[in-house]
Amino acid sequence: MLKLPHKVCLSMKVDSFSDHDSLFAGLAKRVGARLLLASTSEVYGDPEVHPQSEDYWGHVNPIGPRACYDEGKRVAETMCYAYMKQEGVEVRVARIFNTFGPRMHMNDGRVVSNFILQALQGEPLTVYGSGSQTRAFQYVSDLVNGLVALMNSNVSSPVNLGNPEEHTILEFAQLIKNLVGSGSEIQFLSEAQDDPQKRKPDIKKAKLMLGWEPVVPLEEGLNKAIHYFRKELEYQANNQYIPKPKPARIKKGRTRHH
Ligand SMILES: O=C(O)[C@H]1O[C@H](OP(=O)(O)OP(=O)(O)OC[C@H]2O[C@@H](n3ccc(=O)[nH]c3=O)[C@H](O)[C@@H]2O)[C@H](O)[C@@H](O)[C@@H]1O
Repeated sequence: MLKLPHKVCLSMKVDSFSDHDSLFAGLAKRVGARLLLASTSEVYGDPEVHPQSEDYWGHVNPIGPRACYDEGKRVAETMCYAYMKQEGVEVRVARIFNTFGPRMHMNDGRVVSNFILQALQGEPLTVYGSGSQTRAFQYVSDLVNGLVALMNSNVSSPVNLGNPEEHTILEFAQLIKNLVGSGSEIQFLSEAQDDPQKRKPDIKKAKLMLGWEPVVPLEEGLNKAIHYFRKELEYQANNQYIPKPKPARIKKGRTRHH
């Protein structure tokens, strides 16, 4: 019998609709509450449609290294809608695109915290692959306002919440270097397997049905995150502990300097 690593099984179990979530769904039914599923743009996988609107069914490799997370979230959506139809529980499903802000974990491993910490510490900014893959980043307060608007709405079908301002990861590295005023190099490492090559939310539905759109410009949000991480590093230095950004999903890399 195939034995999966504990962490992988856990991701699939947590991201899909676990026993724990069924308890919440049961509770929502009993008290007549609305259930919010924090879903993700990862349900679109490595998309063949750009930008991604909610009616796109996605392009996920079901057996790749991201599959437990992506498929877990897709199953969670399936379960929510089955529960809605069968039990009459009201559901709201937010497909959350890349989000950042103060209070991200230092060892989060995602690109925003990695690049900021690397730039602040004068270490190379680690770009996976050529850096031509794109993402669109939203600031956390925009997401929170979107979630509140969604919960107060009558929209039970999935809604994208994200900022459509799209950049390549290389552009993003240069931007963070400039905002920090850092002399860090850019270091190119092996690309992550099944890494989505393009991602940008189509937010027409959220604009029309929730009256919501992001308002915090990327640079303003990044400056707030940089300020937060700078303070955290000062705090950690005073306490003799400097965390290193976690090398997410990369084991070994060919190195080029830019
Ligand atoms: O917000 C989302 O929709 C999803 O985004 C992320 O997945 P991902 O887009 O891969 O986010 P990052 O890990 O921050 O990576 C973004 C891009 O930067 C690249 N990257 C990441 C880290 C790094 O140090 N260097 C680097 O080039 C990645 O390869 C990727 O192309 C999260 O991991 C998911 O939990 C979340 O659901």
